[in-house]
Formats: sequence, structure tokens, C-alpha cells
Amino acid sequence: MERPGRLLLQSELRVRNAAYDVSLSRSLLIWKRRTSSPVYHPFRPRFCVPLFRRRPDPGVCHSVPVSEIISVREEEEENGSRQRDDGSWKKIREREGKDCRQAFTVLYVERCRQHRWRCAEVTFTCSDEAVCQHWVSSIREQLASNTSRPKHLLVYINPYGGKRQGKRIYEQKVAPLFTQAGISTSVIVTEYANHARDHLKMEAELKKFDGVVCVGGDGMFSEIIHGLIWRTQIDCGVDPNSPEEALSPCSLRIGIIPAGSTDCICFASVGTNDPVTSALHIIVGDSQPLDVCSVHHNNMFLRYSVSLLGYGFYGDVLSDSERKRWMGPARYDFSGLKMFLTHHYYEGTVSYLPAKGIIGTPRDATRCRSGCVICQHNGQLNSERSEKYEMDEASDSESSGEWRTIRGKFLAINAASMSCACPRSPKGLSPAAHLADGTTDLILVRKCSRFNFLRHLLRHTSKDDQFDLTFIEVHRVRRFRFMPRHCQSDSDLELDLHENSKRQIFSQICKDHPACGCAPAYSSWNCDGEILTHTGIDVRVHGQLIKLFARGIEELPVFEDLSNPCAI
Ligand SMILES: CCCCCCCCCCCCC/C=C/[C@@H](O)[C@H](CO)NC(=O)CCCCCCCCCCCCCCC
Ligand SMILES: Nc1ncnc2c1ncn2[C@@H]1O[C@H](COP(=O)(O)OP(=O)(O)OP(=O)(O)O)[C@@H](O)[C@H]1O
Ligand SMILES: [Ca+2]
Repeated sequence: MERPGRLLLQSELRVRNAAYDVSLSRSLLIWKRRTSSPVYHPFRPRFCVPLFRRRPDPGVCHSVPVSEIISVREEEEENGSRQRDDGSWKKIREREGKDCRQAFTVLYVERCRQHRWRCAEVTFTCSDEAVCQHWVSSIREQLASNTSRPKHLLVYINPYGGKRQGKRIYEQKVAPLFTQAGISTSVIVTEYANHARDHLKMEAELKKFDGVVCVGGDGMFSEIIHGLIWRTQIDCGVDPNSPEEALSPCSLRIGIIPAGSTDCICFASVGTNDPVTSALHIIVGDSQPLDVCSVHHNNMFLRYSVSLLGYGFYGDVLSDSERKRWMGPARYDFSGLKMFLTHHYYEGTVSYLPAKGIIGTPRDATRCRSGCVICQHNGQLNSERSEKYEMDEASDSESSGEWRTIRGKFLAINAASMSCACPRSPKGLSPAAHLADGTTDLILVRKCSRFNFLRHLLRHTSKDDQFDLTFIEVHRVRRFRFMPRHCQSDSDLELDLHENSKRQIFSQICKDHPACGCAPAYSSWNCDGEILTHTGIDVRVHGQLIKLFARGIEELPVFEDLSNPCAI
């Protein structure tokens, strides 16, 4: 909890019918009831907790970090009652007695269950107009001095993502909050796939904006980052296609208003997929760096990924589900069940460069949370190393034997650059993965029985460790490559040429006759919900390449906080 610091203002004001000592510093707004008898808080406390967890608030004292004030509004007097700036009537004067003539309302962030944020408000009244004015202008000054808050945003809405609610969600839940916070917007409702990406690449006047807002799902977010990363590289004179180039970080932050089917990037970086919570994180100007993987095939750029790169099971689920878009988000469950029953495995070679010198492993009990020290430490390490080791990792370390290689039969090969937590699996594919540590967790699910695979899948939804199974291995890596068996070099394939040719014939037959039960030769990659056109890929993590309007998942509040500034 922050300490209040030097006071800018201190007055006795009224909240409803009670007198409060109200103070403002650069960091906190505090209002404390002027009474000696302990009473229960008449409003909701700062954290909305269930009644059974509420405690008597000794001095009825509230504090709000100035950084979490959304806006301040003067209540205007008219015809004996007061009118809000937004026009809705509010009879404050009648309620509070004739001496209370001036009022202002502070809107601020209030935390609710499951990482949700809401906009709460408190109205202060006082008899002196000058005092009231002074309070309003002081709070506004403090808000204006916060340079991390966006003032102008470029908003892209996918009207067809998820349950096709993107436009309604933005107009009803988000736009009114932006207006209250004094944020101006330029809104584009996309008319076709890749509209947002191409607009960002070629047309958008990015200098006019402090950030980009994506209303949609993970696929829509993917469009936004492709446009923004490409544009940034061109502006910085970096070749966006080269697998060996150090990419330039994007300066504009991206806000995600979740309106898709999985919304894993929003869920894993905020802790919930709630549009109002996301809008408030944008308004207060949060910033959360994010790792981005670049994916190449034979030195040709394919795509970027920030969440899941999945071959085998998740690739097959996605390919199958694309034909069932009409089912909405339920398509993933249908195709998931189908692919689970189909139980295909795939052969290939995975090579990877383990992440050395970093803190953390994929089996840690600690989680990436707001202000994560592991992301800070490893991020710093990465930026120090990037210049020095850029070429080493691409060539020297390979020849010096740092690369490790695994050949085998796999049900799934997954790379999770973040936890990939989502409502289907609140802990995610790799629960200990970090948003911004410059690594990805490479999860190999070797061929196993359906029963064992089900055990693994089920553990994504329980407390049990999904990696604690003999057929699973997981490595934290900076870079990896995959080569499906049918693409391997002649020398590799010569070993079992006869068997291979038999398999290729079978794979054709099996595509035509899926019921025959033979595994097809290859799957496809699911890259953040998009299917890649190639199967042999080279993946490299670019630490903290982009930034979100988020702060990572907050630890649950500790109510016994002894550093409560009200106690000072
Ligand atoms: C028995 C229940 C097991 C539940 C296991 C749940 C594991 C779920 C893990 C989800 C990980 C999502 C990673 C995020 C990927 C996104 O970049 C991408 C774009 O939005 N989404 C998907 O590809 C969408 C991928 C959606 C995958 C859904 C998989 C559903 C599996 C269902 C298996 C049913 C077996 C039932 C046997 C009786
Ligand atoms: N106007 C549009 N018409 C058709 N497709 C669009 C349009 N705008 C964007 N798209 C595409 O729609 C695809 C899916 O969008 P989105 O990610 O918003 O929803 P989703 O797939 O339901 O959710 P998730 O990605 O979270 O699973 C994206 O790949 C995006 O490129
Ligand atoms: Ca990471």
C-alpha cells in the first residue's frame, strides 16, 4: 500500500450526511470519517468482498491511489437540485441540508472478485464554492500530470469475433468510460479479415495516437500486432523478414477489449476477460511488456505468436474448428472432443536452445504476477545479452552443441510464451510461463494411450501438475525448430525409406478415409489461432517486443494490510 506523501490539499468535506477529513497527495486521495465511534462503512469498501469476509472499518477510512482515479466531475446546481455533468439529476442538496452548496464526484477503480475492476464513485460536498473548485482543479492537475495515461486511441472493432458482440460491447460498456476519462477515439469497424492489419501497416497515422485498442479475440489481436510490429520495423529501418534481425520494440501500447472465443491473451495478462476491466486498465495507462515469437520457414517469415504455437492436437483442433465457425466458441469443444477421439500422433524432430542464465523453470510453483521480478530480471538480462549474443545464439551456440535435439512420435508439440490461461483452463497450458521473460515453454506430449492423454488434458483444469507424467517433457527455451518426418533430409530418411513411402500412401488414403485409424503424416501449426501454411518451422523469442495496456495478474488483496495509510 502506498504512503500518502506530502499533502497537496486537506479539507473537511461531507460525504452523504457525514463529515470527513479529506486529503490529497500526489499518490493518494484519502477520506476519513470524523467520528470516534467505530461504524461500518456505508458504501462498498475498496475491494468488493463477500459480506462474510467484511470487517468493521475502524475509522471509516478510504484511500484511492491517484493513479486509479478515472476522472473528477463537478456537480452543477440547477433549480434547487444538482445536475451532473452528464445531465442525470441528483438531489444532493435536499439530502444534505442547505449549507452544502457545492459538490464534486470522484470516479475511481474498485476491485471486485476474480480480478475484475469496476468504476466506483464518491460525491463530496462543501459549503465553499472556492474550496470545491480548488479540489476539482487539483485532482485534474494530478491526473493530467500522469504521462502514462492515453489521450487519443485508435480503436479497431471486429464485428464478427466470438459471439459477434464486439460492436455492442464497445459502444455500451467501453466508449462511455473513455468519454468520462476524457479520451478521444478514432474507431474503425473492420469490414474484412486483415483490414486492421493492413490499415496499421500502411495507412494509420500512428503519431496521432497514444495506443491502439483491439476489440475482438486472439485472432484480431494477432492482426493488430502483425500490423504494428511490421510498421515499427519499417519505420526503424529493420528488415521484418529476417530471422536473425533484432526487432525494434513497438512504442504504442495495445489494449484488448475481449470479444472473441478464447481471449487467452487478455485473460492471461489481466486475470479475467471482462471488457470493463480492460477499459479501466487502458484508462489508468497500465503497461505490460509481452514476449513475441517470430516463426520462419526456410528463412521466410510466416507469422508472430504471443500465446500458443501448437502442432498435433491443437493444430488439428483448430483446423477442424475453422469449418465450424458457425458454432461460435463451442466449436473448440466439439473439435477438441473429435480430435481427442481421433488420437493422431506425428513424427518429427524438435531442436531447441535452452534458456540459460535466467531465473525460473516451467515446473515452478511461482506464477507470473503483476510486477513480476522474474520478468524484470530476465528482461534485463535479455537486453544486456541481445547485442553481444545475437549472432552467437544463431550460429556459434549451435556449433558448440548448445542445441538439443529430440526425435520421436508426438501427440502434441506446444510452445507457450505465456501461461495461455483462459476460461477453459484458468491456469493455462504452461501455468508457470512468464509474459515477458524472453522465453517460451516447449511442451512435448509423446505418443501415449488415450487414457493417459485424457489424464494430461484433465490436469489443465485441476490443481494437479499436467507435466508430472512420464510421456510429457517441458523445456524453457529461447529458440526452437521443428521438422516433420516427411520433410527430413534424404540421409535421415534413407534409414527407413521403404516405411516412409508406405506411410505417405497411407496418409493420402487416411485423409480420404479418416475412419481407417492410421495416423496422417503431418498435422499443421496452430499459431495463436491461425493455421500456418508450413510445418517445418524455426521459432525465436523476441523478449518484450510489444506492450499491453495491462499490469499482469494482480495478487489477491490482503485485507490485513498493516501499512494502511489511514492508520498513519
Ligand atoms: C476433458 C476436458 C479437458 C479440457 C482441457 C482443456 C485444455 C484447454 C487448453 C486451452 C489452451 C488455449 C490456448 C490458447 C490458444 C489461442 O491462441 C487460440 C486462439 O484463440 N485458441 C485456440 O487455438 C483454441 C484452442 C481450444 C482448445 C480446446 C481444447 C478442448 C479439448 C477438449 C478435449 C475433450 C476430451 C473429452 C474426453 C471425454
Ligand atoms: N470484418 C471482418 N470480417 C471477417 N473476418 C474478420 C473481420 N475482422 C476481423 N476478422 C478476422 O476474424 C478472425 C477471428 O476474430 P477474433 O479473433 O476476433 O474472434 P475469435 O476467433 O472468435 O476469437 P479467438 O481468436 O479468441 O478464438 C480473425 O482472424 C480476424 O482476422
Ligand atoms: Ca515468456
